[in-house]
Amino acid sequence: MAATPRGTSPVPPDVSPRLTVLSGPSGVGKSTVVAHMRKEHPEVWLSVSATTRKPRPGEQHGVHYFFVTDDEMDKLIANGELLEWAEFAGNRYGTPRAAVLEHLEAGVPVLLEIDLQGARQVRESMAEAQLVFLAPPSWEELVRRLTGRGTESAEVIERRLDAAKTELAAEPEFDTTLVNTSVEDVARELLALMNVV
Ligand SMILES: Nc1ncnc2c1ncn2[C@@H]1O[C@H](COP(=O)(O)OP(=O)(O)OP(=O)(O)O)[C@@H](O)[C@H]1O
Ligand SMILES: Nc1nc2c(ncn2[C@@H]2O[C@H](COP(=O)(O)O)[C@@H](O)[C@H]2O)c(=O)[nH]1
Repeated sequence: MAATPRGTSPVPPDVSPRLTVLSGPSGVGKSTVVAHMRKEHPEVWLSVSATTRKPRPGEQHGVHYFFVTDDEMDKLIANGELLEWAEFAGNRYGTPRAAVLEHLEAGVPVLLEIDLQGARQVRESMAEAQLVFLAPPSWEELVRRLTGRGTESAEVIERRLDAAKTELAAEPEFDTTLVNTSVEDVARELLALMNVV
């Protein structure tokens, strides 16, 4: 089944929006879609965030995240090194500013995979960014995916699902919504929105 775009970007079709923000509730499938997309299109540059969260098995420093201490995160924030940052379900996450700007200046399509609070901050600071919301096919499916991933405790899942209610209610703030029924379809839609294909 095809991904379902809801709403349209306000960016004129002949202009390539080079900064794209992908948000959506925890467990909806953002990382899965982005990994699928980048397998075929490694020219899309994905920002690597800093986080105070502990690595999951298999996650590598500098690849999936820059895993930092609370003190290091305090310094990144105080020194203005983050384009945006937020506290999400008990940990802090932020986008290193310099690398994003360097890639944009080089004309590279840039993707940020961040939460709602971060997306709102990017909208404030970079009006040209396009904001894409990834929605689950249903609430039940979101719970199934987040639980089925098996990476979080029951308590953390509860916190993330609490946050998901707020995030789902904010969908109208985004330029476009894609419903993640099929990873392949959503990846294709996202590439088209980024003018990569
Ligand atoms: N279209 C899909 N159909 C079925 N399962 C999916 C689909 N997309 C992703 N999943 C599964 O859902 C789970 C959560 O996906 P993923 O980790 O990519 O979510 P996420 O949005 O990046 O989460 P977080 O915000 O917590 O990092 C994974 O087990 C993944 O395999
Ligand atoms: N505001 C930001 N949110 C971010 C950033 N990097 C990731 N995230 C979001 O955090 C949650 C949880 O991620 P997880 O890896 O612990 O499951 C998820 O919504 C991510 O998109 C960031 O730099 N800024």
